Amino acid sequence: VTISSISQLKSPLVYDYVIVGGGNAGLVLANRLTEDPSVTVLVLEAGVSDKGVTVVEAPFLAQTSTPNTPYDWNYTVVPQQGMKGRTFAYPRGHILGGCSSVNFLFHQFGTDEDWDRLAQVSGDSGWAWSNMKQYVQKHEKFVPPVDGHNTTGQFIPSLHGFHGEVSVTLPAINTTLDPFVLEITKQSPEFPYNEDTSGGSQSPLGIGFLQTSAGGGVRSSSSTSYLANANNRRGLTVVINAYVTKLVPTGNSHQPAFRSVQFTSSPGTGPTPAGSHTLTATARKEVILSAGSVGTTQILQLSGIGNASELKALGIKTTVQNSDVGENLSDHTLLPNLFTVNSNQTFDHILRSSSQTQAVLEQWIQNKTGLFANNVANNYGFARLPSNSSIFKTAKDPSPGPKSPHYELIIANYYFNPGFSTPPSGSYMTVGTALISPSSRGTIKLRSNNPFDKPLIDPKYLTTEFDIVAMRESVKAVKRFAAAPAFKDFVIGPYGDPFSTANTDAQIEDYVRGLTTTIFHPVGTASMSSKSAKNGVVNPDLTVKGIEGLRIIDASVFPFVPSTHTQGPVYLLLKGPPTSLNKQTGSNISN
Ligand SMILES: Cc1cc2nc3c(=O)[nH]c(=O)nc-3n(C[C@H](O)[C@H](O)[C@H](O)COP(=O)(O)OP(=O)(O)OC[C@H]3O[C@@H](n4cnc5c(N)ncnc54)[C@H](O)[C@@H]3O)c2cc1C
Repeated sequence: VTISSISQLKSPLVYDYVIVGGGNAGLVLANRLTEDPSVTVLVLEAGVSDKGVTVVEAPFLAQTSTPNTPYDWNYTVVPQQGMKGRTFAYPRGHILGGCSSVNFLFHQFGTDEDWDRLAQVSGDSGWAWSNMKQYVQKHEKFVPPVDGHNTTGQFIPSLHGFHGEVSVTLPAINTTLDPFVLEITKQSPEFPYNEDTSGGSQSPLGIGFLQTSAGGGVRSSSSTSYLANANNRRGLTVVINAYVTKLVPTGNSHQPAFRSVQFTSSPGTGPTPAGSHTLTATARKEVILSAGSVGTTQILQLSGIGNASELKALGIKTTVQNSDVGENLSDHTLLPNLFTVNSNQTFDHILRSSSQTQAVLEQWIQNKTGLFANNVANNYGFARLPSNSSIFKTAKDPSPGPKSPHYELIIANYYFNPGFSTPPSGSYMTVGTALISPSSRGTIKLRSNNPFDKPLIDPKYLTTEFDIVAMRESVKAVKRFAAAPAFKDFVIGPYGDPFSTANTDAQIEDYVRGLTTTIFHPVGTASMSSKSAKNGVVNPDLTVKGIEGLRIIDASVFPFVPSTHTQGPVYLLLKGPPTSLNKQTGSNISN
């Protein structure tokens, strides 16, 4: 059952498993573990309920669910040296379902090369695509688009699951843009049509139809699927508004263990101020950290698991020295390249009119169709730099292989610029570009020993030559895309300075550094490495190195950011090989 306050918990707070974070990964795990009715699980989630929240449920409105809302942790990045010293919002879901409740619903799995690299780095063949692909069938429930149109040629059914938990679907609304984009895929060898961009053995390179984690016009998150399907199990207790402040050591100096968790009411939610009344829950078997790349890193460090000298400087006693905690932060970047277009059919006209916006909202409320039942883009795709690019003379290719992309193009039928509202006039097309194979690496560090202080998030975006060159070349590709003959009567030209005047490499780099932000995919701060490796934070079975009773299952364990949007890989992570967890519970977590 899900309860809304820690005051409703009944002592003794002892469970087989305590899961920290009821987010994307945490709720899948809660479901899998409680398949065995004899297993008890407590999930502690700091965020709010996702029930009845329109901006969470209506796919198109995802863009208004963050930043700076109650559903967001409302982090910002520290000034970014590779981005002219700018700082900007760094959204993370503060809600049941975590980021799967507030994300933009793009749903893919990454390439087989991503998973095979993970198998190689971790020394565990269980992470190879040949093993992982079976979990697509168990996770995914591909459903028809809400308009019921014939989807032949818009995806490859054999690559998908139809009986899993999370609904996935195709766009249901025809935009003015779609025919032009499809025409370009026929005309231009640089932008070929790809029938299915979800990854695995099929390379995602090319342009295709976006697959979205929604069904029947409503978002499908780990909460509306995995949790909803397990919520009546007697062994499962999920508490929202429950803020974990640290893990409590339960071992000894020879063998550190962390089977207890200290928590309190989330700020502003309890009868007493957060932190003044703390509770401790204990796991008979394991504590599992699923608090996401930011939360998990912060909790490890608050618990004295991290870089000893940095922890000492903040007055935190080190229990387990590991300098890799909080390092290796890797993320994708987003640059919304905007064009003015010759059309009165872009979504801008709806979005800037309150009566039209009200009408599409009403349509969504009444029958879950129309603009708000759909995602922000219908078509998108991936591309690589040419193999003879001069950058490869000085930089190693950071992608996992030749089938995997360096950058992404996201094509939207309106002014899609997260954080900015529609201009008062004009019609727009956006061809956003995202860096998919970054080589820059950043850090997440504590600001202080106060668990309620936001951590210092420093992704160090665009601090390598490869990253700035790849972004620069992606902008040139977008300009070529928009100049394709198919767009002759449609695209007027690039919108706004400095995009419209950026022509030389130096000008384009300046534009990139001035306007790029995040596409919200942080990973790597608790990286997986082989059992015998000197570096890394978790073993291939996701147990924490040198510690008993503690495992990490969330995006933070990926040593490289997958070549796609990250929710799909996070979902598969749970289906993956925590085989020792499997043995301990008798549950079929890996099946
Ligand atoms: C705005 C946005 C858009 C995105 N768009 C896409 C997209 O379109 N497609 C895609 O594939 N991916 C997208 N992503 C990324 C993707 O959703 C995430 O990579 C993925 O969901 C992360 O899963 P996770 O389980 O690691 O963490 P999360 O889902 O973030 O779960 C962590 C949970 O732990 C909780 N928590 C944290 N700290 C504590 C604490 N101290 N105590 C208790 N609970 C705590 C959090 O509230 C949260 O619920 C997007 C993300 C964002 C923020």
